[in-house]
Amino acid sequence: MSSELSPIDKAKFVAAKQASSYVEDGMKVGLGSGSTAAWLVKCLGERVEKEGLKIKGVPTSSRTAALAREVGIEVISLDEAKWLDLTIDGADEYDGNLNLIKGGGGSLLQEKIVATASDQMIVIADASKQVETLGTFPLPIEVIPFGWQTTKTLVEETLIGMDVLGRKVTLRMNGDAPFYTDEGNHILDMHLNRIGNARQLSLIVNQIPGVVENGLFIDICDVVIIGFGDGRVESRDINEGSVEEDRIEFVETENLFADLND
Ligand SMILES: O=C(CO)[C@H](O)[C@H](O)COP(=O)(O)O
Repeated sequence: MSSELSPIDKAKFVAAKQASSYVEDGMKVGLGSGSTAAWLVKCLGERVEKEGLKIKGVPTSSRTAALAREVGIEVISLDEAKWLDLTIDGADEYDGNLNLIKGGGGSLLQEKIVATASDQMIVIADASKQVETLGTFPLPIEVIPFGWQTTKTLVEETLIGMDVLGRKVTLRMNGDAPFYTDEGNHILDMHLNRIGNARQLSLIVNQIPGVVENGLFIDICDVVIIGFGDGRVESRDINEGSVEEDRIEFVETENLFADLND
């Protein structure tokens, strides 16, 4: 395989490649966002081109939509699809119960809606995303711009008394300006370090006026496929309680790697 790829990129690729084999002809597939999900979209594009795979993809961000179209995947809206067979997405953290923190790329709202509207959600990740307890990665929450500073204060007050270690809340920036999501909202990042009760935190935060959604995905993910830099993949299925191991051959897909390095 291409020697320019870092072990972490190889790990992301093999996870994505393995997940792409879950996709069958005729499926409606939710396409996640972020660098790992981008590999997935490329892998699916390769199957569309080489095998004539026929799928309809529902992207979770404008970036993923552009990439999906570029690689030849038919893109439809969630309203057109109504319900999906499968969503495959990356994550910022996953724990032993396959609960997640997502939203590092700012697409958590569409990602959560799409994943929830799917029969199955598969997360693809490298092993660095695995944690014992969620919260090392700052938890993103999407808030509407109107009165966001008041919303931030309410969020900070809500954190008092919650089972968390840190309470710092910051507005996500894009250079000197606030970051805007595809929905025209802002992101507040909650630096909590450890989330003792993720289910409770998710419910409480979502009740604060101004909060649209948070990046905790509780009981949504069914399978996590973990990639390793040496080509190994490990699939953990929450429903079957099973762990399966496999290995992806790099050699056949060197052209794809070249594309992905662009
Ligand atoms: O939730 C996300 C975007 O909102 C991404 O899936 C998450 O940030 C992981 O990204 P990457 O695969 O680049 O590490």
